[in-house]
Amino acid sequence: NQWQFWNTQPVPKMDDPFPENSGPIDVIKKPEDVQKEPYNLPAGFEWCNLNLKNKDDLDQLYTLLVENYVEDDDNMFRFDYSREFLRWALSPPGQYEDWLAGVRVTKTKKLVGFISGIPVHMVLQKKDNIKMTEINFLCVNKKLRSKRLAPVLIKEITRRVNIKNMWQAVYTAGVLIPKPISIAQYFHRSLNPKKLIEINFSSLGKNQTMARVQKLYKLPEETTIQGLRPFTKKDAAAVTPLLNKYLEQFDLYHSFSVEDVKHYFTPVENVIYSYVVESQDKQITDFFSFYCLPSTIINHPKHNQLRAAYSYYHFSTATPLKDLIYNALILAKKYDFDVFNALNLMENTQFLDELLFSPGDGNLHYYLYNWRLSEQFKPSQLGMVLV
Ligand SMILES: COc1cccc(CC(=N)NC(=O)c2cccnc2OC2CCNCC2)c1
Repeated sequence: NQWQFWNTQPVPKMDDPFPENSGPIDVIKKPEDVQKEPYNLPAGFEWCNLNLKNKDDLDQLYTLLVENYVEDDDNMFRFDYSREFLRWALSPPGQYEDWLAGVRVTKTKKLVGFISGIPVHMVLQKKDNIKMTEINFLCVNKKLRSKRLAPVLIKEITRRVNIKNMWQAVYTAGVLIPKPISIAQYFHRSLNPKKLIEINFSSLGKNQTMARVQKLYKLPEETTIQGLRPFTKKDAAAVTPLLNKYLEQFDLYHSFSVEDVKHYFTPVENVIYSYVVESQDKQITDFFSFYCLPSTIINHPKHNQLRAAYSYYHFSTATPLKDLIYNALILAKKYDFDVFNALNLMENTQFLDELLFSPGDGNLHYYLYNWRLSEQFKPSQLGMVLV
């Protein structure tokens, strides 16, 4: 049956009851209990560690993902993470070189499988501080599906994480597997409605004209918040405590170090865009960011790429959140994005309706590995955004 593999893993069964207290599912182990040698691959395949400072490795990872990674439910779009984006997302402070695990064809050295982990300091239910891994980019070449490579990739990255004395993981997926800790809904805000309608990402309402829709979603040329400016590394010392303070209200979040903030939020064109609001007396009062994740438009005669911005982290102490995100929309439009996506986590429901976001046709499921929570989280209890 379909969850054969997941039934062997330390994750809750779909119908398990919630315990009084949250805690690990597996028996407590030590790094020395973990097998030293990598898991066996089918004949003809071999493990490799990708080094994204190496241009060939980066090109191979880019190509594997752009051809084989996640598509929407109607197979009209496929994520197209850029090389620069992958380098940014997979080289945070404290990264381990064997946490970028690739599978190559022994004969040709072609990369046909990949899974990544990055270290995160998570805070759960305002009480459990856990150093764990954030798993992402699990991908197997389309021609090799049902060779059961994904379970081996998952077991191998688990082994490599356990050897570092870490025993939990956080990950997301569009698909339902045992067992989501929360299910977020995604929303999108049109920036270029004409293109979105041409590529069938959106559709014209029955009594709507194109002119009417373009007027509805029109945005000012310039931002509207006094003191708004791009984030720079020099702001990291001031932003870090304010961001962590904002995130403390949620039951699942990544506690950022100053070095994390420098890495994750220093603007990189076509990767990450971050802004602060600075008061007259030079105090930082607010912050927002969005990341750039285009999608290939599969088999379209006129357009081949959808330029999408995704809401990332923010905090507000003086400017209403909806005004911050309104300015994010203005900037995303100015940088020629076609759509601005957001999830209904954190306090995002405060702005989704007013800023004209429409619900998407799918959900993003959040998961924890080897940690049984005492409750199911509403999306508004989630304070973590994955790329
Ligand atoms: C528009 O192009 C797409 C290409 C592939 C898949 C999807 C649907 C989808 N699965 N969307 C999301 O997962 C999503 C929707 C809104 C915000 N963040 C999201 O996912 C992020 C976070 C998880 N990793 C992928 C990117 C859309």
